[in-house]
Amino acid sequence: MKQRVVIEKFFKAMARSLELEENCFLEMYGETAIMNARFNFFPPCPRPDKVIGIKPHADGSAITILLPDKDVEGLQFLKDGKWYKAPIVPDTILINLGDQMEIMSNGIYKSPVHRVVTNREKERISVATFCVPGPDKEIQPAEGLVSEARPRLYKTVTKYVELHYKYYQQGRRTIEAALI
Ligand SMILES: O=C(O)CCC(=O)C(=O)O
Ligand SMILES: [Fe+2]
Repeated sequence: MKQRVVIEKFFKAMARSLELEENCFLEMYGETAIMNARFNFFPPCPRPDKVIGIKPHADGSAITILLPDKDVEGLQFLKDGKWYKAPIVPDTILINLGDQMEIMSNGIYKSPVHRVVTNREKERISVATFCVPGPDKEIQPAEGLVSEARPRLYKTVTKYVELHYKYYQQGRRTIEAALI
């Protein structure tokens, strides 16, 4: 299935799940959206206790389509201070939500912190496609998700990924810069 079709189906389903007009996220994400693909290669590492594959981070995308290694685990997600392994499920892609979806959903959908650990014996390969709104697009909480009971949590952001690289280098969470 084409990645663009996956994105469309996801965004529409997520909007419907929040009782929003189904094109609401897609329209904000825009026609000029970009897909950045990154191939990750993790060689075997004799000291997994000392060396991390990818340090803890949340993705700066709206969503990330991940093709994990078909044999070697390594991806872990942080929840309530504990790391949980993402299991290997044959012939599947893993969809991860990024910060820009957290912003559009006014914090209802979370962009999880994750990392990749190294493996002593085996190499690991993954392909991550980061789906990013076009640089002309303003990303903000959907109007239908802001109310007196649930105030707006995030500012309007543009070119979020540029900011994300800077924060990533510093080991900081970019979403904090978007908080009101
Ligand atoms: O290799 C993986 O499974 C995840 C990679 C990742 O988190 C990333 O490239 O941002
Ligand atoms: Fe990631």
